[in-house]
Amino acid sequence: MKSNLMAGKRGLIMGLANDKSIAWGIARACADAGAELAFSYMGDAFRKRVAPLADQLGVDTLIDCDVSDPASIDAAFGEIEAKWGKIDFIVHAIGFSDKNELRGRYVDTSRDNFLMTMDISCYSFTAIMQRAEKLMTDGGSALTLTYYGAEQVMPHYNVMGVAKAALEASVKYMAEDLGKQGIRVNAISAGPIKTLAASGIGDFRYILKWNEYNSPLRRNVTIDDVGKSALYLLSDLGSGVTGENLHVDAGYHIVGMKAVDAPDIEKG
Ligand SMILES: NC(=O)c1ccc[n+]([C@@H]2O[C@H](COP(=O)([O-])OP(=O)(O)OC[C@H]3O[C@@H](n4cnc5c(N)ncnc54)[C@H](O)[C@@H]3O)[C@@H](O)[C@H]2O)c1
Repeated sequence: MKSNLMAGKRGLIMGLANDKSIAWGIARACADAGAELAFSYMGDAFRKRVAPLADQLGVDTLIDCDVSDPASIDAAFGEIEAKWGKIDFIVHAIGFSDKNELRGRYVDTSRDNFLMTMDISCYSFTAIMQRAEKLMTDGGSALTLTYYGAEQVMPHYNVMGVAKAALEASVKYMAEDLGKQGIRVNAISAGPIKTLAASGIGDFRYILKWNEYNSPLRRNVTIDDVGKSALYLLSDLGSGVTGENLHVDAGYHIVGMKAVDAPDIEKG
């Protein structure tokens, strides 16, 4: 869907791992709407996968950024400042936890993994906005990705659910802090999508089937569904919206119990 909705806008998309990434769906939607993009990725191993994707969209700014390292975030925003001077939007599509703790009981979460999960999956968005705010001199729009496991208990989501709940709260606090500067801060709560990060979650195939059978639209969402809603929040179409958590989940979050017509699902 080509448009000029984002013409003249420049944005950094953080969290691109491969062509399955939610960040890729968002990048394509923004590029189709005329935005100029920069990508950040983590580590050399990902550069090989991200570089051809950048080529596809004519993106020439690729930045290695590990959000658990403040110096790396500083360097990334230093590069953006040197190249563009200012920025109009940011996408934070980053999350991480030890997959051994994305099964079993939440109550057994280790202190080390709790802190790491919180740091990478929640605090990093705040750390990024500390830097981004200085470059959003004409206002801006920031977006992060969350999941319904922040609001309700989901199988195996465990410490990620706790981190996403904190992330959703941080969206509201930053929306208030930055609103006076015309900077909007929102989240998309995406339904389950088969990505690299999702592969760490136990019984993910079961979760996908459950959502497909029981969501009002009777299907799972795609990275393009998320991309289109992201475009609304990142562009001027979302000009009056901040502090919002937009569910892009085929309606699953309104459902109270298993659909009568939903088949039983074999585990595994
Ligand atoms: N896939 C789903 O079902 C789903 C549903 C709702 C929300 N989300 C969220 O969407 C976001 C994107 O995940 P995805 O599903 O596209 O998977 P993905 O694996 O494609 O993306 C996750 C990204 O996080 C990056 N990352 C991890 N640790 C990092 C660090 N220290 N520094 C910088 N980057 C780091 C990875 O390199 C990767 O690019 C995550 O926040 C995830 O929790 C995913």
